[in-house]
Amino acid sequence: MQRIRRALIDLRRGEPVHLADEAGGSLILALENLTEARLEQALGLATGAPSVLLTAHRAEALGLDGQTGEGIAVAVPKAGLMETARQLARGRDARPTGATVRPLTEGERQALGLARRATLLPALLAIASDPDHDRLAGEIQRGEILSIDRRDATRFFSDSGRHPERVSEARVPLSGAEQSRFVLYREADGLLEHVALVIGDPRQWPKTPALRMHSACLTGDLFGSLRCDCGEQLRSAVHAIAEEGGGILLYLAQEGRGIGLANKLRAYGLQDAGLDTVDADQLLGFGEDERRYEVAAAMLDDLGISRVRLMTNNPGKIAALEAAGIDIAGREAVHGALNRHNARYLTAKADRAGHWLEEVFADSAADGDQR
Ligand SMILES: Nc1nc2c(ncn2[C@@H]2O[C@H](COP(=O)(O)OP(=O)(O)OP(=O)(O)O)[C@@H](O)[C@H]2O)c(=O)[nH]1
Ligand SMILES: [Zn+2]
Repeated sequence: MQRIRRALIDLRRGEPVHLADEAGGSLILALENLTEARLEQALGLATGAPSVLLTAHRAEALGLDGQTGEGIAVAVPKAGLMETARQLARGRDARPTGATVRPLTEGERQALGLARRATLLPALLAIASDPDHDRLAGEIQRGEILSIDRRDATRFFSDSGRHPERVSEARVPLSGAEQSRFVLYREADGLLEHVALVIGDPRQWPKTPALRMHSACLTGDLFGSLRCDCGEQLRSAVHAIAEEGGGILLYLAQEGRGIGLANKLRAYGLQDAGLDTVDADQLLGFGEDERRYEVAAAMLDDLGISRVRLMTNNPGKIAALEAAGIDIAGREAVHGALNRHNARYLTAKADRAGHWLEEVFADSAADGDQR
């Protein structure tokens, strides 16, 4: 676990990590922050063939489907490596013509999983290594470069590391919901923290309390971004819950539908260039929604809540929370207003992800706005 945590940080810092797997082993580097100097250093340590690892989502977006499984490894020549790798990782129309494309090994699949947990762009450079000949072995022995085993990663991805533990709590009166408590949870692997906002006195709650499960959106929640409806949903949910005598809001650390703020901003750039929110995420290498809700269900369990009325327009949240063992007694809409900056985003949520947003568009039409 400790080694994997360090691997996440090394990758985030742009440093190489050695991955030992069935194919022998390779030196792995994140492509989003790769520099020429770092690349040269890596090529001096591991001397085998380089390849770029991409997720199936990105492979499909580049038109490489059919052979992808959970992702692909594209063999890249050493000449012009930096530019080719960058194109494969970030380019809009990167076409590895003539390049050998093969499915990922299990270890490479885990490596891409680590990049996602580190909320990096899920695109890695892998340089095959021969531990008996390369300089790499010495660096690993000296502790300069971390070596991880595929099995370490498998253990890390098992759910036990994500179990949330209650850390601290306090009374925090909110405007419109004066009787509120913040309860902070930390996942067992120490990486993420989530908040349960307990509104009102649980002894006086409605029999089946309302739950808003809200994913972090720094731009919307804190700054009132007009690109999405998050800020309004957050505040209106707190008010509505307080009005009816109390309930729960879970504030979950899954910014950008789980892809992280850096990637969300990259996705915004692609949306400004014409893609919708789903296609933008896919081009970056992500699925249409990367969030999971087992941790939220475990927080509810800790709070003694097993049955709720869920405040959402997202059918996926209902299904996921039910699958995680929470009884959903009903669904309540929670809307933000349509504006010219979020119309395309909300339209894509409705049309592509099946969110129930008819009322938002109807209200806006009644007000005479343009969709
Ligand atoms: N990847 C990506 N994430 C976005 C974009 N716009 C907003 N988000 C994120 O989407 C999430 C929205 O969270 P929620 O409001 O809880 O969820 P929802 O799926 O909209 O469902 P409900 O609001 O419950 O109906 C937040 O994590 C935002 O940061 C975008 O264009 N791309
Ligand atoms: Zn938002």
